[in-house]
Amino acid sequence: MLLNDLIKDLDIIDIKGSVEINIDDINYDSRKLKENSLFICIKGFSLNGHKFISNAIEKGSVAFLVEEDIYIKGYTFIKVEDTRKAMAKIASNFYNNPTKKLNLIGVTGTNGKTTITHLIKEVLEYNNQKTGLIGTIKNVIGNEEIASSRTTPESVELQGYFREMLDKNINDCAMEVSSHSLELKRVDECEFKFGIFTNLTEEHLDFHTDLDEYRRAKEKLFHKTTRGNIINLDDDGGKKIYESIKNLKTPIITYAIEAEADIMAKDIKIYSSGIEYKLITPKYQMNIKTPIPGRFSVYNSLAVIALCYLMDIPKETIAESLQNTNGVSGRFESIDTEEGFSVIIDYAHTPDALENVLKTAKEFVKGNIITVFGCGGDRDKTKRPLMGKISQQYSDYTIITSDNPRTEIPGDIVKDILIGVDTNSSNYEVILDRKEAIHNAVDKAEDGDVVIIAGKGHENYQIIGKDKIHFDDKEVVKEILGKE
Ligand SMILES: CC(=O)N[C@H]1[C@@H](OP(=O)(O)OP(=O)(O)OC[C@H]2O[C@@H](n3ccc(=O)[nH]c3=O)[C@H](O)[C@@H]2O)O[C@H](CO)[C@@H](O)[C@@H]1O[C@H](C)C(=O)N[C@@H](C)C(=O)N[C@H](CCC(=O)O)C(=O)O
Ligand SMILES: Nc1ncnc2c1ncn2[C@@H]1O[C@H](COP(=O)(O)OP(=O)(O)OP(=O)(O)O)[C@@H](O)[C@H]1O
Ligand SMILES: N[C@H](CCC[C@H](N)C(=O)O)C(=O)O
Ligand SMILES: [Mg+2]
Repeated sequence: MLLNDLIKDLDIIDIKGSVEINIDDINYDSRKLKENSLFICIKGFSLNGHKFISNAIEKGSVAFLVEEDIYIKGYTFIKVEDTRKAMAKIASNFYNNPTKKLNLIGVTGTNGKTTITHLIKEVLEYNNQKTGLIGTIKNVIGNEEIASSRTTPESVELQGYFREMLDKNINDCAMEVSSHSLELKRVDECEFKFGIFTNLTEEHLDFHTDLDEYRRAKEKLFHKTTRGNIINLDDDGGKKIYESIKNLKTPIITYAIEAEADIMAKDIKIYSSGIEYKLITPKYQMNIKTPIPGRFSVYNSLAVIALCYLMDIPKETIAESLQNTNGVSGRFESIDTEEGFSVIIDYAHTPDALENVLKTAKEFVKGNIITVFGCGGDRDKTKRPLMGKISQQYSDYTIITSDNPRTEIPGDIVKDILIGVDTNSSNYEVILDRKEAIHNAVDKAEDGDVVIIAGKGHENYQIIGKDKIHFDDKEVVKEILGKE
């Protein structure tokens, strides 16, 4: 593509060199650049991308998008105020603005995004609509599965995935939209048709200064949508977002269990094997059953139903698909133990998620709840004591262990968790080695007990220091039970 076309509609401060040159690829990481490429220089949180220009030249870059005054003869330099913002525009131009044509459904909120996007994909495909998926576990384009390293990719990867979807006749896409991605302009040029809000609770307060700012980041999604916004009215953050968007032209559909909303669940029954409720919508009522347990499952299914309602998906299709789902990997996933106790792997890594999961287990446990959990390093520290308190409050026994310590010392993370724990009680212990912790929990379990292993869900790695080693909670449990 001609560089001149690529930079169309950008706010440019200065151009040095020719823009009548061909650009075959674009990237923001010098390590991934190809011949004839444009290198987008980003001033990051730890490194300055402008420092890698000579590496980029070695790789074959011919043009540079910069924020600093740099010029090297024989190359083209385009200066803008904000390269991250410009990158989103360039990425969309490079792939011929795919989201103009795609039915892009964005899901945001602290918890439930992965679950909801997977369920949306299932329902739409049940309705014979090929659907792409972007999110924490994986990105899916037809038969192709691309591993995710983040919940929401950078704009360059994102726009490339959308283009590939359209080229494969995939016209719908369910996508997780993290607050980081909204704040760091990864989704700036995405034309979302629908936006779904799940809930807002304590998380990522290392990145966002406070809960209000965290909410405002998420709120941006609902100002970008063109066909509909779907809001959880039982959630305080949801109520505030509703107030801020109620005068926009985009239709809003609300859902709730307690508040008055368009889409509601009544007569809710929660079992160890799933949930059942009576669905009430402005046009129809029907019974909904789904094999994912927990009150939070009612909310997740209501969000999916509200979207399908707006998209005019037949109600029978919605009900059948939700009833036949296999659930989502590492989300309240029960491991078949053939013992008298059960083991559940769950991705709860926030106080709210942990509380929900433990409350759900409490509703059906016959014996004790034994919980294994830790907190991620280099992430929000404020959630640590809260999770310690919640685990002790709802479990009969807690084993505090390591999650992904990253560059922090595991024992220091545990110290933060212990601030919320009554350390005079004997209903907890600390075992830093996660495998040993899981082993002890399973050994302790007796008939009727439930072992909850929280925090890592689908993850098949542990990040210790800068190393990513193989580690899979599910595999460890199966090994202990002699199933592998
Ligand atoms: C806080 C955050 O989001 N950081 C992102 C940010 O990193 P950064 O600004 O610190 O980048 P940097 O390391 O300083 O490097 C600056 C620039 O130099 C470039 N570089 C660097 C080295 C080199 O040799 N050559 C080179 O060109 C880098 O590619 C980058 O463009 O920009 C990078 C490149 O665009 C991202 O990869 C990186 O995400 C990191 C991996 C991350 O962990 N992000 C997490 C916190 C995140 O985004 N999480 C959300 C929410 C999770 C959820 O709740 O679901 C998510 O969407 O996943
Ligand atoms: N609607 C919900 N409300 C509260 N907790 C939930 C809800 N849905 C799921 N959870 C809990 O949160 C955990 C994470 O769920 P899920 O992966 O769907 O969320 P997410 O928003 O994608 O998280 P992430 O931001 O890490 O990508 C689940 O394992 C479960 O414990
Ligand atoms: N999307 C979340 C995932 C956290 C998962 C948990 N296992 C951890 O590593 O803290 C994050 O990047 O903060
Ligand atoms: Mg997710």
